[in-house]
Amino acid sequence: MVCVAGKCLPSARNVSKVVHMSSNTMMKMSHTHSHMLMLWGQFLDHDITLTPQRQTLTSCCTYDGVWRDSENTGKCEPKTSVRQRLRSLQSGGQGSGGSTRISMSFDVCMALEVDDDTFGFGHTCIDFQRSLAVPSSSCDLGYREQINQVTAFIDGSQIYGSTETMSSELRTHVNGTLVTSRHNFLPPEDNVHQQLYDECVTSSGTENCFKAGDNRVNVQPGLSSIHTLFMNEHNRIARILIRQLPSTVSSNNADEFVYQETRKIVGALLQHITYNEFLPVLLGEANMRKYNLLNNKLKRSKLRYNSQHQPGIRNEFATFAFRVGHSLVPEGLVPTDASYTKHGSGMAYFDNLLMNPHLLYRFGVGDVLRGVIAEPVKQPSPELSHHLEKTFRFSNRTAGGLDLAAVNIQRGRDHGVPSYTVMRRLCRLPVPESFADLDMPDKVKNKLMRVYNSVEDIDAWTGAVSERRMPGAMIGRLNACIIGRQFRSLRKGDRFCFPSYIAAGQLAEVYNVTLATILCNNIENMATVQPQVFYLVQWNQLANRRVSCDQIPTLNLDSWFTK
Ligand code: HEM
Ligand SMILES: [Ca+2]
Repeated sequence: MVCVAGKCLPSARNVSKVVHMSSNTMMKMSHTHSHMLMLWGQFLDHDITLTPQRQTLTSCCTYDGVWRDSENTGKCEPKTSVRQRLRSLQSGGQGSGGSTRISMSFDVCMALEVDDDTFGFGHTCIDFQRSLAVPSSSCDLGYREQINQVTAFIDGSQIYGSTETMSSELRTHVNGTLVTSRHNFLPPEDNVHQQLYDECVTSSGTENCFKAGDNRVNVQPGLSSIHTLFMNEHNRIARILIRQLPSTVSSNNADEFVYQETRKIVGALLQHITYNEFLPVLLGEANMRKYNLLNNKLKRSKLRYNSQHQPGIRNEFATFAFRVGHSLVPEGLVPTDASYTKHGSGMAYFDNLLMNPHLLYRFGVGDVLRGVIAEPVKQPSPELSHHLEKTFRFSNRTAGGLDLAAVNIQRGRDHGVPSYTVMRRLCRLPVPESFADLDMPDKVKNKLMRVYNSVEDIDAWTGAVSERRMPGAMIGRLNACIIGRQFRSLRKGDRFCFPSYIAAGQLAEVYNVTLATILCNNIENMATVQPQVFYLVQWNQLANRRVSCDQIPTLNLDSWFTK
């Protein structure tokens, strides 16, 4: 990777160490927003983006955390040397880099070199496999392009699957319901899947990792919990609808009819919560207006489908902008009982929770999610939580630990994402010409100056998470531009965006619902809840105090088909 001056860019690992690692083990937490803000972001992300990597290679590092092959790395190769090697290949010479080695190093691995021992494992290599490259639609040569392996629409594909086979496996094929396991947990992950990804580990023989429509369901127990919540909401709705089947539906068709109708409702709920509760907090009122994202209750005409809007996920959205969520991840989860009292064990830190569901078996979905709405989200800042950045490990595939900030930066370089200043220009934002021009606190500017030679070299993810927050928002201007535009296209370009396909009476019911409704409907012992769960109770002791679930608006499914 070459910088504007033609020299090597700083390694992603080095940028991460200087800019994204905290010197302080105590991160600043929000006084106003709950951990749910980050969790919904992750759950939503898994509905709309998944950039696959090749699964044939176990790791670009050996299990001992050293280089698998010295050519097989993400080490910088200044332009001249690449050109020379290509010329040598074209002229039939083998030179110092034979074709196999060139294609290996270009195609599969960009592993990160660790020149220190922060992880304390003595490893010198962090695994990084390049995203799969796909041929262009015209099948001719061009720049490298990646794909999205899930449906980009907010349609609950993380719950139901993005393929026919997966959605069929997740269905009981009786009365429109989804498969569950004991305690109304998600079904167990099957062995074939476990072997393929070799990621999720269980603490005891009686515990399983879980299966859902998206294979990242086991990344952390908060995520598995919200998956379980929505699977249960599907089954709850299906059980109500099966009792009021229209006479035109034969009993042979009952399962399919109820499944599709329920899925339609759950999809509408996901879209409604995203545009009504989540995005206003993330982007702030001004951006909601600017990008035409306001909910415009019942005004269908404002939400008319526009076939000119390309609803696919933009590379820059998945590869850097929406990864702003990584800067919101707190240190861990704090399971909380029905009266919102923390369990004696206090916080369970993420470094022990990733790809291991034991917390869910110990405390259950209710206690995990109550903690998620009662505890704060991390204040947005370029520094990632200690427990994500330091000992972050995903079982064997990443034996050397995983530095999430470095991986985000490296992923941007893998996809050829333009630099921070170029992205600002593309968003028609003022373009900084020097470090002094950056709209960031001095402390952050100094760190950037220490690691980059020029302001034009700053990686997009690094620059975007370092920007000052916009007033009333949780993110800076560049991320607001990419995220705002993406969610506008996702809605305008979605022919099945919910206000356009459900009846007016049904629409009014969906508009009633908040995420608090779903929690109340499905969690045992959920006696009280704050109405706005993306905010903490202390944000507004009066408006957001905990109230009985009876006072939370419900989704009235009575006479659904005649509404
Ligand atoms: C505990 C919390 C989280 C963990 C452990 C986590 C971990 C990861 C990992 C390991 C990747 C793959 C990185 C790569 O190889 O390029 C990833 C990708 C990503 N993450 Fe997160 N993440 C978390 C939360 C979030 C949140 C809160 C958001 C957004 C609000 C988010 C958005 C994304 C996006 C957009 C991608 C790229 C997805 C794709 O296209 O494949 N993540 N995350
Ligand atoms: Ca989807």
